[in-house]
Amino acid sequence: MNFHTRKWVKPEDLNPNGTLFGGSLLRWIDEEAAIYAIVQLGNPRVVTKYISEINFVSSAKQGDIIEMGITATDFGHTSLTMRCEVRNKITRKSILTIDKMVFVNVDEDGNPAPHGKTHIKYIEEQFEKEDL
Ligand SMILES: CCCCCCCCCCCCCCCC(=O)SCCNC(=O)CCNC(=O)[C@H](O)C(C)(C)COP(=O)(O)OP(=O)(O)OC[C@H]1O[C@@H](n2cnc3c(N)ncnc32)[C@H](O)[C@@H]1OP(=O)(O)O
Repeated sequence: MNFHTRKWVKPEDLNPNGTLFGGSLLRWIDEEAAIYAIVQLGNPRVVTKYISEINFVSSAKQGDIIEMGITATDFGHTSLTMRCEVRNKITRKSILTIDKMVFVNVDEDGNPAPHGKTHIKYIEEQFEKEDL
């Protein structure tokens, strides 16, 4: 799993206990997963369909740097299933895991549309040779 996006836990992200608010973390993950799905499926129209059990493994506190990792685990006909982990950038301690996040590729009317993709596209494949 590649860990791309990093976030710095700021005062506005904290819950009354002084640790990272779960809702903020879930918003970041949903956005991260949506961007991953858009890039993998090559379509800006994707929607969150299903999120499995969320395990808040440990808390993060103000000043921590966290990083989010997403990887595709299954390419369906119209869907993409991903696994997610968030960890502390410095200590590598796990903060959250989600086994299954399903996004669906949709058309202009919001109906499921086949995406035709079967495997993970890595950065090098996303650019033409002359762009590199
Ligand atoms: C270069 C680009 C620049 C772009 C620049 C913009 C960047 C800026 C980022 C913005 C990114 C926005 C990302 C928004 C992310 C949200 O916030 S979306 C909002 C929340 N989600 C929604 O509102 C979706 C509401 N649900 C629906 O509209 C309908 O359920 C859906 C998604 C159209 C699916 O309809 P459906 O009748 O369930 O369809 P159905 O054919 O039965 O199933 C479709 C697929 O889902 C699977 N599925 C269905 N139910 C389940 C389930 N319970 N569990 C698992 N899988 C399931 C099916 O197996 C099927 O998969 P495939 O076998 O085809 O692979």
